[in-house]
Amino acid sequence: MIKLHKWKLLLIAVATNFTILLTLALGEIKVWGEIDWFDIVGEGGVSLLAALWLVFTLNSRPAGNVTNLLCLGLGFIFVGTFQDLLDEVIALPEGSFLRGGLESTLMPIGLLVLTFGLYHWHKEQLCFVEQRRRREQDIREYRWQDQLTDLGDARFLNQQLDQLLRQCRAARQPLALILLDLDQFNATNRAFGHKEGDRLLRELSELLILNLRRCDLLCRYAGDRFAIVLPNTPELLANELAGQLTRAVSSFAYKTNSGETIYHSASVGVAADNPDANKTVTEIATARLLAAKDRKKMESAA
Ligand SMILES: Nc1nc2c(ncn2[C@@H]2O[C@H](COP(=O)(O)OP(=O)(O)OP(=O)(O)O)[C@@H](O)[C@H]2O)c(=O)[nH]1
Repeated sequence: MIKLHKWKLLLIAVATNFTILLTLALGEIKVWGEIDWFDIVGEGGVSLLAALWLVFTLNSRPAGNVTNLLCLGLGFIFVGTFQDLLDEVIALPEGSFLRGGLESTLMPIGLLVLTFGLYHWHKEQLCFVEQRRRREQDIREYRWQDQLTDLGDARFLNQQLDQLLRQCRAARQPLALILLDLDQFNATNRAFGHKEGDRLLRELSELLILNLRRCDLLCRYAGDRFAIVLPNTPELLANELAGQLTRAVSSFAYKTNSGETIYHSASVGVAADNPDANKTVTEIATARLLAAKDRKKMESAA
């Protein structure tokens, strides 16, 4: 990682060398007895820590604006504290700018740039957290996908239904749910095999999508049962849409691999959300679907 930042390191090395040469040119090396070793340890330690922070930062970060700011801030701090350290071994003439002046200029600039860099680093972290949250949500939703039809499964339906119910209620809009179940699908499975049944379910899911509006949500609720959530839709319109769907299903001519054509009818249960009812929209739609199935069975038995 540090290779990515060789130009920044080179710049800091040049600035450090320049400071050494300038200090040597303007001052004189102190004799052994003039050196305050206590100051050397203190100021050398600060300079060493600034250099370590710089290396750790560059070693763990990609190139970019935030890295540049952090590196610039730490670079100023390092050169400032290093010059202060040089002060301890090279005696500078009275009134020279290098005598404390460089350090007291570079330190605040370095801290300011570093603070700015840390602020942007914090913003960058928030952005990463948000991206991770979205990715995890996508994965979760992917796990709630029906592998046969690629539609959302029952868990996805329940989660989306909760969310849409909240939104529609807050906006005082109606919401309706259609449950659509194939009739005698078991017989198709038995007559033509599970693979044909699978392909029929896949093709039917595509047919249903083609007959829905962009705002509607189609999920595979269970085996041969589909659920359609219709936001901002009153019950009357939902009944009309359910009629269109059942007509589309019953006129769909499915061709088996052996060349036969199969037709299927479907039963539906439609319900509109009613916050005052003691049953959920799913429970009401299920009860109506089962009633429709019973009616059909009685009619065919008669
Ligand atoms: N091919 C296939 N069949 C499935 C799948 N999931 C469920 N089934 C079958 O769907 C059938 C559903 O049976 P039932 O609930 O009795 O439905 P039905 O035969 O349509 O009967 P009614 O709904 O009462 O008309 C069962 O035979 C299940 O084995 C699947 O992923 N693929």
